[in-house]
Order: sequence, then C-alpha cells, then structure tokens
Amino acid sequence: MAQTFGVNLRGVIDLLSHHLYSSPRVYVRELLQNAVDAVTARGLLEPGAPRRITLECPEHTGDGTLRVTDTGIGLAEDEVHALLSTLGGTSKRDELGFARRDFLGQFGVGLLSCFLVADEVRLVSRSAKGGPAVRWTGRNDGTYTVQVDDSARAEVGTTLTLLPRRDCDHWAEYATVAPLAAEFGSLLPYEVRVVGATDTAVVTSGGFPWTRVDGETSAEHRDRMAGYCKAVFGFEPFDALPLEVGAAGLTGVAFVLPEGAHPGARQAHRVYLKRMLVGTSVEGLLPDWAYFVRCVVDTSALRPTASREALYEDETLLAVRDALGGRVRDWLVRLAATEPERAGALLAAHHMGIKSLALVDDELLGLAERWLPYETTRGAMPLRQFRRSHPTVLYTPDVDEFRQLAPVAAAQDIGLVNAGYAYDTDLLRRIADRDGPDTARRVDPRELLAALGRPDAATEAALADTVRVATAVLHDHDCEPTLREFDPVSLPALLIADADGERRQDAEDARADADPLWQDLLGHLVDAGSGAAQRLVLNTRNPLVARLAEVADTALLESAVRALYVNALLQSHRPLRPKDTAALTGSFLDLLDRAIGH
Ligand SMILES: Nc1ncnc2c1ncn2[C@@H]1O[C@H](COP(=O)(O)OP(=O)(O)OP(=O)(O)O)[C@@H](O)[C@H]1O
Repeated sequence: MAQTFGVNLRGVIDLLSHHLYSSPRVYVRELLQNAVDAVTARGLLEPGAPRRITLECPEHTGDGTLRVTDTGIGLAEDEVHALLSTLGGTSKRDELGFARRDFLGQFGVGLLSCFLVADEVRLVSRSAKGGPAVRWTGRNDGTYTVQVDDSARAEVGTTLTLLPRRDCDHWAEYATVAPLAAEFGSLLPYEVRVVGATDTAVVTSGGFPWTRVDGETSAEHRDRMAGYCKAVFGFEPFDALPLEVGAAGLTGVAFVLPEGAHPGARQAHRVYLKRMLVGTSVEGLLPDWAYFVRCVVDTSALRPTASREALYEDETLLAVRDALGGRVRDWLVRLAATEPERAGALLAAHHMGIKSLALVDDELLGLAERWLPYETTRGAMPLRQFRRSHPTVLYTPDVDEFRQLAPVAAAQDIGLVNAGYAYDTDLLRRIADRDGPDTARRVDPRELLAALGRPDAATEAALADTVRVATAVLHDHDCEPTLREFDPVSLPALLIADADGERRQDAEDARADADPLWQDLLGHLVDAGSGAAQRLVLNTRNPLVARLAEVADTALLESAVRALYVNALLQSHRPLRPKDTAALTGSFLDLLDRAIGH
C-alpha cells in the first residue's frame, strides 16, 4: 500500500522561515504583500471598497505587538483552514496552478516568514463574502487554533498581530519597520501607513519615479532622474534611458555609469515585481557586456524565486535581457550619430564592454572603429583615423612585441598598431573579414627586418669578425646575428622572433626533457626545421656596435655580444631561460671586471 511522507512540521517551518530568506527583514515585505493582494482581491469584487494598509508598531499598540491591518477581502472560516493552516495553500493560483496576474503571492509560504521574528501570529478576519468573523492563532511549533468569534471584528478585512520573540523586539520597532516598509513598498498602489508612538509615515508615493509627470519639461525630468539615480545608486548618471518592454509588462529606467566601471563588476539592478521590491542587486537583467548600466524596473511578467529575492532564469527573462540589451545598444548608436563628442567620451570610458559587443555586432564594430583609441606608432588614435594613412593596418597581437618593434617601425615610417589588449586582435580580424584581408594583418617581424637597410660593404667587412664571434656565441641561445643599419641610432640591437624557428626551439627544449621514445620523434621535428628561432639584428648605425669592429680581444667581444643579446631579450619582455640568465650574469660580471681593471 502506498504511504504518504510524514512531515515534521517544526522542521519544515524552521527550514522555510529561517533558510529560504536571507534576512528576517523580509517578513515586512511578506506582510505587505498579503495585505496588498487582499485589497486587490476585494477591489475585484467591490470596486468602491476602501484600500488601506496600516502597520502599527509596538510604540503605538503599547502591548509589545506589531499589528497589520488591511481593508482587504478577508478570510472565512473554511478559507482559514485551507489557506492559512496549510503549507503551500494559496488563493493566488488559478485552477491550473499558474500564478494569477493580479497578485504578488503565489507559493503559499510567505506567512511563515513571520516566524523569523515572532513565536506566535494572531489573525482576526472578516470575509467580504459574508460569514462570521474568525480568529486564527498560529505558533512556530506548527500548531494552530481557529475560533469563530463574530464580535472579534466588525469591518471586512484582516488584522494580523505579531508577538515578537524576546530577542527580536527591534524587528518590530517603528525605526525598523518604517524604513523597511518604505524600501519594499514605496511603489505599491495602495496607501501604506506605518504608525509609531508619535509619528506616522505614509511610505507609498503613488506613481513610478521614472514616469514623466504632467507639465514636467524634458530638462526637469532629466534632472529629477539624475537626482533619483544619485539617491538609489549613489552616482550621477551619464544618461538616463526610459525602458519599456510591453510583452513583459516592464517599465523603468536605465542609468549609464559616468566612467570606468570594471567589466567584472557585478550588475546590480533594482527590480520591482508588480510594484513590490524584489531586490536591490538583482543580476541578469542585462547582457554581460552592458556592465556599465544600472536599471530600476518594475515588471509583471518575470518570475521571482520562492525567496522572492532573485529572478527565475526562464525564457521571459532571456527575452527581457535581449530587449533591454537592444535598447542600450540602439541608444549608443543614436548617441554616436547625434552627439559624437559625448559618445566618444562614453565609449572611451567603457571600451571593454563596447569592444566585447563589437565582436558580434557590426554596428558597434563601426562605433568601436570610429571612437576607441588604439596605441599606434603615430600616437593614440581610433582605427578609422589610422586607416586613412595606412590602407593596410599592421598590428602586433602582443603588447611586449609592440613595445619592442614600435620604435624601429616608427623610425622606418612603418605604421604599427598595438592590438595586444583584450579583444583588439579579434576586432581587427573582424574588420579584415568585413573589408577584405588586406585591411588588417598581423605584422611578421621578419617583414620589418626586410625594411631595414643593409650596411655598405665596408661596414660589413669591418664587422665580419664580430659577426663570426656572435654567430658562435648566439648559437647556444638559438639565435643568429644579422647586420642592418636603422633608426633609432640609440638602439644597438633588436631581437626578432621567427615563428618557425621558435616552434623548432620548443621541440628541441622538449626533446631535452623527454623520455627516449619521444626524443626520437621530437628529433625529427627539430631536424626538419631550419634557421634559428631568433635573430639579433645589430644596428651598424649605433656607435657602440660600430666600435665592436675595433675590438681584437675575442673574450671581450663574446661578453659584449652576450650583453647585447640579453639586453635586447629583456627589452622584448620575453621570459629568460636559465642559459639566458647565465649569459646575463656572466657578461655583466666580466664587463664589470674589465671596467674596474686589475
Ligand atoms: N491579509 C490577508 N488577507 C486575506 N487573506 C490572506 C491574508 N494573508 C494571507 N492570506 C491568505 O493566506 C494564503 C497564504 O498566504 P502566504 O503569504 O503564506 O502565501 P501567498 O501569499 O499565497 O504566497 P507567497 O508564498 O508567494 O507569499 C494567501 O494565499 C491568502 O489567501
């Protein structure tokens, strides 16, 4: 025979009330939510019925309790059993179990959050549908009592009384409840009042703060939005974009951060669901690339998680994310067309997000190309500008390589772009895909070598010995010397990597460490290649290099070549291998020894 699960009520109540929600503060939200739903339900039945919700704090009630009264639909005795006394019992789903559009609640567990702060909850209610008033008392051990008592309450509606636990008194105080009610409920459609000893706060304000009010000029609206953003997020926005996604019943405003937000920064949006605050740092409302935008929205179609503190990642949320991302993107494109200066400043401030979007969006690719500055041998400038004087954009995919090649390229009048930062190389590849392979190309260091002039025969002859010694010394470092004359004169030597040679060198290094089986195979690879992995290009225009021709002492020549090699290697920012470090130390000490003399 099939048996049903036994349920330990106290355990379930503890689980739901203490572990579903992140903080006891949410009990205020759940109370407001039930009261709002009850008022809404009554309004559907009796359009002219009063719509009031009042929270009376212990300072006012005088007996240590918090009292929440609403003029809502109330509950009859059978409903009290079916809804209040049943976990998961809710009046807010339709026959098929779907959450009904007009209501905030849907899970039938919210009332349990009262047990976060109270041991006992008392309810007195009179239903708008008729019948006598009824009393219900629930305790955190999972027991409850129901009593029909027609004298308990004359008017239709519900009063809920919380007896705070001894250690939770502060959760019921006016100083806590009034700000919490304001935070969660300021946009609710009915008047919510919090009463303390002498103060009364009406926490609801009517319309959405982002809706333009009658008679407000667009400049006034903009100023008001800037003030609202400052109050909510703490920054002066670069701009405020109205948001509207009809299909998701969404309205709101998106604020663009003024400068350099970090791309890894968490998106933190303020989300209201049917006018009740879900959370102040809800994620996933915008695509990742829009990390520089913060939204405040109200929506009726997105689904909250049961704790009501985050959004459920479903198809609707995906569609909303797409729609809002599209809105931000269109705004960017329009800004670039109408206010190019401002757009340029914004794009420069948020270039990471824009670049990541430009990888998949042609229009943004155009904006990135027109506005985002790149480091080039002609100074910092957008690619569009660079392309005007360089039909083919030569770029290095590596910052270190750029640092090393740029001075030489600039002196030879070769334009070079540093595409070593995030997304840059991919963007240049996209531009080449769009406009043709000749538009942008990774520079091959060897083509730079080809652009450097050969020294005259006399210079070559004078340095023949130097080259011979250098060839022997550099062999150990898988490097070959070459003589060229180039600017800048101050640069004695340039180290250029040869991709084929590098691969061969890697294989050779691997062979040294590999077991015999692999050594053979790697040996084939090593032998198949030709040429060294690197080339040390000695600049014959440099006075130091020129003077090497006069050095007769071979040992000194060797140290000088080693020193030039290591110096060029350091400038290329490539890692030093143990033999390079040894060359650095050896040549330095030898030259020092010679400089000091005997
Ligand atoms: N102030 C009230 N007036 C009338 N009915 C109420 C009131 N508070 C609670 N109820 C009834 O008790 C039911 C259970 O409330 P509870 O807060 O536990 O869940 P819910 O609001 O339906 O869903 P959720 O878990 O999403 O809040 C409600 O569906 C509602 O029918």
